[in-house]
Amino acid sequence: ADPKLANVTILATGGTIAGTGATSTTTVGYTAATVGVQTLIQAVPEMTKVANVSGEQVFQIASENMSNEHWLTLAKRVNTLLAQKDVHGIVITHGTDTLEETAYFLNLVVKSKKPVVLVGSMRPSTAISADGPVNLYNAVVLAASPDAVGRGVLVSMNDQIHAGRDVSKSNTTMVDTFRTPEMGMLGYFQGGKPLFYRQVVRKHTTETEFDVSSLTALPQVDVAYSYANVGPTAIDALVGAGAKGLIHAGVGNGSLPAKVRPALSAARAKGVLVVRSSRVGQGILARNGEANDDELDFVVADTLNPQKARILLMLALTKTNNTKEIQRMFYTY
Ligand SMILES: NC(=O)C[C@H](N)C(=O)O
Repeated sequence: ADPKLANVTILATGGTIAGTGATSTTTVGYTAATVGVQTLIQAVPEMTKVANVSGEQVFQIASENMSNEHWLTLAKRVNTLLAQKDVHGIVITHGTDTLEETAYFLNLVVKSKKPVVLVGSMRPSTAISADGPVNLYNAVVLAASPDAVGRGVLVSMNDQIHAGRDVSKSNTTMVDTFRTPEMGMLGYFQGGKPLFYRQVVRKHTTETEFDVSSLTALPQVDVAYSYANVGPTAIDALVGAGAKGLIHAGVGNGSLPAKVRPALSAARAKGVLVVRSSRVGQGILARNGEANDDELDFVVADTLNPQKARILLMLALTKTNNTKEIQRMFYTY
């Protein structure tokens, strides 16, 4: 190890960045999560000039199979490593499908100011112009950079740096799929250097009240999606299956269709926490806008999309069942 360089640990979890296809032109219909972390590292020897890189295979899964249990395992490993003086930053290789969720989860439960960077790819490692190697190189540069300290969990793809809280996958297959359309990305990579232009305001990492160190499970929270002609069936089924919280991915400004409102209200009467969010993808869900949240005793998701609202509600429910307290958390993180 070069004592002048930062020590960066790559935690590999699988995904397309570790995927292989039948031919170099196979960019759909490939197999995710087949290549191990040492192979990923060996494919980018340039990294050894910018950091002392070590690798650990935490999981080997496609990210559509990411679970609450995986998150708890990953978060604990990140916190253990970052508590070590000889670890300066962490890169997590991850499938892109749920990457934004893992990033937001870690953003809320990592207890360190040291950089944590999530990275994936859209093309498998065997593809012509695979995007994994450059994405991994940039992620290691970022995790080794003093500029990345204290910024919360970051997502680094396609020469861009995004905040874990706000970024979302926006395209099924394109390499520029990770976007933060309205809030804006935090910075770029240029000439192999990370350049920051803004910082996140919402609290994260060391500033949060969440602690997963003694948790072995998270409360069950599910998402119910609304659309024209929607009925109460999905909501009733989720409540029947034991959900402790429900995220309503409402239409527009989080409106409650006439057949959904009584089902959600009945869920709340049974003690299920209900969060109003929107399927739209951008914008604020304000209290008492399209529904009387005070009367219904609902929480609003603020700017979180449904899948991220699910994460915050799960963590909130590890602390309290009080809607006012949970609403405060949605305005804080
Ligand atoms: N591009 C990708 O990584 C997609 C893959 N299904 C995954 O999330 O693991």
